[in-house]
Amino acid sequence: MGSSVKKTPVLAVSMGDGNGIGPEIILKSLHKLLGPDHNNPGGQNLPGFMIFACPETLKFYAEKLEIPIFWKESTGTVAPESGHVHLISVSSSPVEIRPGEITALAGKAAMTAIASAVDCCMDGTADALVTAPISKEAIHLAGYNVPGHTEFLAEHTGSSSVGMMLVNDIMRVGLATIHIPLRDVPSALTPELLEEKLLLFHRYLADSFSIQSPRIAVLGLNPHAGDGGVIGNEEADIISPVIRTLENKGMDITGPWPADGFFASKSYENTDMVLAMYHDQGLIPLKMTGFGGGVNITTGLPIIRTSPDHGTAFSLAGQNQADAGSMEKALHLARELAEKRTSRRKKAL
Ligand SMILES: NC(=O)c1ccc[n+]([C@@H]2O[C@H](COP(=O)([O-])OP(=O)(O)OC[C@H]3O[C@@H](n4cnc5c(N)ncnc54)[C@H](O)[C@@H]3O)[C@@H](O)[C@H]2O)c1
Ligand SMILES: N[C@H](C(=O)O)[C@H](O)COP(=O)(O)O
Repeated sequence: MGSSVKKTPVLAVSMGDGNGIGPEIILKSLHKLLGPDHNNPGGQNLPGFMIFACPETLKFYAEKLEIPIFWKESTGTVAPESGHVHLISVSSSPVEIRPGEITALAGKAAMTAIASAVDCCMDGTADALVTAPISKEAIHLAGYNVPGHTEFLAEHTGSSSVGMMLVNDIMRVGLATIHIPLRDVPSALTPELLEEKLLLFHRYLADSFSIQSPRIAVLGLNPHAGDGGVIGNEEADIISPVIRTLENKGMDITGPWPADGFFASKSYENTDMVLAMYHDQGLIPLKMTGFGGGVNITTGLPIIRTSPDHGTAFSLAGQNQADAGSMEKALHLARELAEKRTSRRKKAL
């Protein structure tokens, strides 16, 4: 190995909405990872962490949780070493902290944190982005016209085709449509969109999860997958033709499956990913089978991005009731994906 000591990845963590549980789950998960005295256990080969947050907000929740300060304030230009935590301030003046409230100021601070963290990943200082939850309402109050991270990250990184995939110990679910009103789903489901998403997820499963020939099960849109056209035609007109086209190209893709029976019969156990036609069709079963232990991944970006499988949980904010398990998994998976990408790049040289 010569002098090349293995560098552990650096994770950029955005604080999320400061009035929600984001800061709490960041503090709890890093406190656990670093150990009780935060005495850099570099020997444990931890990543370096960069937290993009309002310093006052992080201190406020640390005091409430009785977690001693384990970070060092930094400008964000230097990558932290293994087991070290840098805090990069995203506010020029203290932001009012109002746990449980939806405010434009918190929305603005949350988005500033994400943008700075992404920039750090894009310039190579950090190896992956892990986002704590934001409030879609708060970011709208702050003037951001996007429904969530996924769409903001696509815009901010200039990515034309991105996908949302949530994973837990039981299944992986990809979404054909993401944050759109239910009434708009049928018209959004075009053959072009389905093919684009299937190819994107197929490539991601192969590259990032090392599944060389991923088995993908595609759900129908209508009850009983349309029941031969009696309850809708999207299956026959749009979904089936795309499945056949991709099958003919050698991909292992099946469906369209009636969604209720597919999940009830645990057919996901025989697949590597399920493609759901809309958000709740796929995310209700995923969250029911492992809420608090799942991870949300954005595919199709030039950077790695993970996040917990839950939102801001405003009613729990500031009460030391938030479970940090999903955040821990999101940090862990981000690290794993970053290491895989590094080794893929080395092999390609
Ligand atoms: N990645 C993200 O930024 C993200 C993800 C999901 C939802 N959201 C946003 O969060 C806001 C609230 O969404 P919601 O109410 O639909 O979902 P939510 O996940 O915030 O809450 C759903 C339920 O789960 C509980 N819960 C959530 N996380 C928990 C945790 N870590 N520990 C213990 N209990 C927890 C909540 O108290 C609530 O009862 C919305 O604005 C939504 O868009 C953001
Ligand atoms: N759809 C996600 C979920 O239900 O967990 C959530 O809204 C987060 O989306 P972004 O990653 O785009 O913020």
